[in-house]
Amino acid sequence: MNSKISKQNHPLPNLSGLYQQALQQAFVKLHPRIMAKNPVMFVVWVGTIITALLTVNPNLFGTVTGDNLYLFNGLIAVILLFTVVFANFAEAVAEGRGKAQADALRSTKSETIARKLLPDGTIEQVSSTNLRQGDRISVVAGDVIPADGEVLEGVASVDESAITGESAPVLKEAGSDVASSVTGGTRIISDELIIRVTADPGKGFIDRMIALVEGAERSKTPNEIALTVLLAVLTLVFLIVISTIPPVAFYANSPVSITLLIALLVALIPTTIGGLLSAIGIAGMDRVAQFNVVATSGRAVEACGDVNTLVLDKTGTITLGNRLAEEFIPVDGYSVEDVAKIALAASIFDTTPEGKSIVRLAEGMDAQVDFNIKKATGVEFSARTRMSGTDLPDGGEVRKGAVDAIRGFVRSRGGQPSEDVNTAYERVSLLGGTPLAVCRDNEIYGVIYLKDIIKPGIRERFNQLRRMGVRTVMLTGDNRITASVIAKEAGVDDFIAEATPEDKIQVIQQEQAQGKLVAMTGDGTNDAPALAQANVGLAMNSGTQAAKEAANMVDLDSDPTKLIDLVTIGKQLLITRGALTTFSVANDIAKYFAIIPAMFAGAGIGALNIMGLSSPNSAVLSALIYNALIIPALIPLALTGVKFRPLTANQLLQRNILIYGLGGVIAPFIAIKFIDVTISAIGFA
Ligand SMILES: Nc1ncnc2c1ncn2[C@@H]1O[C@H](COP(=O)(O)OP(=O)(O)OP(=O)(O)O)[C@@H](O)[C@H]1O
Ligand SMILES: [K+]
Ligand SMILES: [Mg+2]
Repeated sequence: MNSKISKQNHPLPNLSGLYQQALQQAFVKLHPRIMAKNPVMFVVWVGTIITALLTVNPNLFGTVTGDNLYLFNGLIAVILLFTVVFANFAEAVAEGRGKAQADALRSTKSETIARKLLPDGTIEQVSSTNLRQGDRISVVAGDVIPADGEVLEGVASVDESAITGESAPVLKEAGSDVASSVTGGTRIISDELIIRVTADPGKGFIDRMIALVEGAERSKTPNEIALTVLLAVLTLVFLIVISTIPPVAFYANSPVSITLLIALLVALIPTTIGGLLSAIGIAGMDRVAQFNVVATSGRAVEACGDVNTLVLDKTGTITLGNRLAEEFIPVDGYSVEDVAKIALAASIFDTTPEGKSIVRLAEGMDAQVDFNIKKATGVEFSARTRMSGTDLPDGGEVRKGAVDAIRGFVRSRGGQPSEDVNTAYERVSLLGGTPLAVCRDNEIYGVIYLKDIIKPGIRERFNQLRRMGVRTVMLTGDNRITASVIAKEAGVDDFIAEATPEDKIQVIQQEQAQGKLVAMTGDGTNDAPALAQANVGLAMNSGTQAAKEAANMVDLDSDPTKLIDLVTIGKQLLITRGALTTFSVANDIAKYFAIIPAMFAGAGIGALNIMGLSSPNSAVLSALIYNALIIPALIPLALTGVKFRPLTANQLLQRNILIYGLGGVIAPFIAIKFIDVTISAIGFA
């Protein structure tokens, strides 16, 4: 795991305050409208009310005989109330962590004065709350940027620590695919920017973040709904089964009280998972937030756990990404100096990291351009042409780019690329580097070696993913040889070379057509369609607004490798849910054996009392006390997730059945026996 795992930019609130608030919330949540959302707990809640009534009048539903009826019914009512409150408490604790984060975020939001540019060029001072999408504003050093936007003019550094927790300032400039979007609430610390507002007040990135961490927009995920339905059906089945007991008991001449029937029902329905289900989901989103990733929904987090295929960029994701020019390799009798000169000419307008590093290398070799830069025009790099360059004042065209692209260019100008070019191309590619051919009109002068380094530890992470059954596909605009060298070294399962932006979306669709769930990262505007198409799209915060809107997650640290962590978090969420469901259902066996003998004690089937519990009443109370206490006991596990190992779904299932299934059968026998001994020792029941 990388070091980012432990990174927590958003401090957790003070714990006792958190628990106090959660306890209050636990009682507020007793409102029937809120309780109705959780069918299992709703049944317990109804049981609480009925047993409370039976405490006041044990003969409410007919005459009942027995000792200590008031006390027994009262104790059951209290235990059931605690069961419901504990479940609400679990959810409230999970929500509370997000609320504290939301408060911290909210403190960055304050109404400010914005300088709005009017069409006539004058500036009007307006409140930030009056800004609208499309407005143009000016911000200068020291200002809090009043709204989300896209930089139209200027270069400035911006302190984004309010949202990313990262104190190093970030450079923002117009026209760049990765640095042109700004977030409202961050602070500009140098120079001036002209910004086009892209979000109305209250709809910005920080507003969305607040709503999300607060859980305001949390709706049940498909898996959660499916599980809730299953739990409700199980509850209904037990309700029906238990309603058949009174006639049988009557026939056996051992009438059973309503209180005992309710006790048995509550013991058998899956209250443990019913009580913890929503806390598990909230905690999953919270864990993602602590990784500095903003998910637009719990569904997105959950989808991470179901991912089968991970589509990853090469440059910047698998490799370090700051591809630096390392060497100029001349061909066809040209000198290194010739190549440096043409490479410089072709890069003078290129603002990409690759372009800038070529300029640095060339200038380090004292290369100079011999034309009037003001009269020349830059030809911007595009992933489609895979070239960039300069049109010279004398009509000459210098270009650099992917070797096959430059070969095509040279041929179209009547040239004939030599075998020399091929040799240089292969040499660089076999090193895993990116070769860029440099040409002027119909002549190739040489090849630039852009060095690219595989991120340390990435191979191990791909191995982990493979063990989890996740296939990795590397996608790159680079040539086949480079791609295969890097793919082999990094240990990805598959790769696609010479990929255009359209290929990305095609790869995703192909995988999806085979029923796979696909995750990908991206930052550029041309990644937006693919980010939207993917089941999990992780956009970089440094990316364009379009990419961020299309994605269902945004990484505030702009670290594409985080997708791997997200898959792990998602899987852990699903496994935690599965493990606690297994545990919850397995528990019922012990509770059944504790309560059933008590019900038929009058009929003389006390022989069923295999647990040797001290009295029928004590057995029932012990089972229900265990049933209530197991919920708060499992809150820590629900919030932090079960220990995660990179295994396939099948292996994990087997492991869980063994640990949580077997453990779930055995643990309550011991615990119930222990509670029974304790309460009978203090002379209770
Ligand atoms: N600034 C540039 N000028 C000219 N050609 C470039 C420039 N940057 C990259 N290229 C060439 O264009 C190709 C495609 O670039 P693109 O950005 O689509 O993919 P990539 O950066 O190689 O890989 P990835 O898709 O993993 O980011 C590169 O492999 C390289 O040959
Ligand atoms: K139960
Ligand atoms: Mg690229």
